[in-house]
Amino acid sequence: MSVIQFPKDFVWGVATSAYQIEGAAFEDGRGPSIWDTFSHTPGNIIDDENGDVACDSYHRLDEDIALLKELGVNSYRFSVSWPRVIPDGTGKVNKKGLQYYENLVDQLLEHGIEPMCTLYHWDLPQKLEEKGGWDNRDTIDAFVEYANVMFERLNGKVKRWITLNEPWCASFLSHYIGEHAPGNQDLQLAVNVAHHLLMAHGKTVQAFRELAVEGEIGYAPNVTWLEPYSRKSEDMEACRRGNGWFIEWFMDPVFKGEYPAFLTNWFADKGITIPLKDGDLEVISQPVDFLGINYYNGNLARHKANSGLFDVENIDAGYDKTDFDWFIYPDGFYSVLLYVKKRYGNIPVYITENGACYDDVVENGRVRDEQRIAYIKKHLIALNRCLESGVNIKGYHVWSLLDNFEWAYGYTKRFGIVHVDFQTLKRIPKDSYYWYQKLIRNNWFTI
Ligand SMILES: CCOCCOc1ccc(-c2cn(C[C@@H]3NC[C@@H](O)[C@H]3O)nn2)cc1
Repeated sequence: MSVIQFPKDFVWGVATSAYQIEGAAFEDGRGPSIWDTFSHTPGNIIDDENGDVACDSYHRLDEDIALLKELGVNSYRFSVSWPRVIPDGTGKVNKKGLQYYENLVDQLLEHGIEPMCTLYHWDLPQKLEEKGGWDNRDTIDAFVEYANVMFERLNGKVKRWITLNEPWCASFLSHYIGEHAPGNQDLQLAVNVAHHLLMAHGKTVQAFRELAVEGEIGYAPNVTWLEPYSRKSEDMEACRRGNGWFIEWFMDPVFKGEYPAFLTNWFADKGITIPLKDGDLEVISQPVDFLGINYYNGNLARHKANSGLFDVENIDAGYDKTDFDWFIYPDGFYSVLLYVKKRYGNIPVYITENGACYDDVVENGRVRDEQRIAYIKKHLIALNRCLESGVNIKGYHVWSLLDNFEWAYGYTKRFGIVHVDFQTLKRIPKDSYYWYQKLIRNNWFTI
């Protein structure tokens, strides 16, 4: 038997996001977001569902705070719905919306739970989308205006801020692949959006420093890890491009002040350019206090001409899969964290999302989600290997506290450690909740 132990000040948390759990989509002055529009457009969501009600967390704050308290986490990562705070995206502030988030933060602090506040978890106000959305450079300043409203209201209460969640999803998955809102399929548009998101990140960090907001600020890219099928240069270069789409594309501008040439050249060959203006990279590369990392899966991959955007194809390595049809690849978690440390230095890292989707069943009031426990254990073992290799990981957040609206998959994909019955909205902590509770209490687990 081995004991997997964690540093005494290691941060244990769970994560959610506004559109996925709040509901109350048309209440108390909230304006529409691109996800309200996208989810109400037939054909976009696999079960034709939407976030109108979701987990109804907007009305169940006490209940969900009690779940967090019972769980024993010392960090709760949530996101703010921009259109709940500024319904039109800019201008008039919705007092009830702002008050909801201050109540949430106050209750967390009362229970000794550190709020980790994500400012952008994809719910762009629809009014801004109608003016060009993230393709319009004006949206950058609209985001900074919104961020300043949140900084001023919650300064001193929220000490960990995240500008953007998964900019890859908010740009390429949303504007090139088209699976997420607003559902475009235009590579140049996606590159423009990615650049403007990074600009919004940089300008918001500048605003954070100018306002002398207490605490730390970072952002949370999602990463994957493609392991080359062979040591052939074509396979290794194909994997580097595939990994770079998530890693270097969103981290080189922030930590190196430049886009990765091996990818800008690849895009240039396809006639794709970056809408770069003088001074942009200086803005984007504002020093951050931490890096959030969202990791779920990896693959074995190799070069394949004319395959996808980067001539790379995934191979079925025979690994087990979650019910999201993703390979379970904890070695990829280790590899990507070591790679990030090697390329960008040992910046403080929070794992801001890691978790598994399984089609859970409630039997006699209990959810025996052993596979989710096994997934989390495997990834915490990999995380522990990273700590032993000197990677500066400060904490870990399970995605997610609650089963919730999983974007294009609606309510068909369950990532929660708490089961939600979407008819009754009843919450049932799963076995993984109790396993995580014990880990947090002990700060170790055995294998
Ligand atoms: C290369 C082409 O690939 C096509 C599909 O590409 C992806 C990639 C990534 C995802 C994805 C989904 N999640 C979970 C969410 N993270 C944030 C939170 O809101 C969770 O709901 N993380 N990543 C989906 C699809």
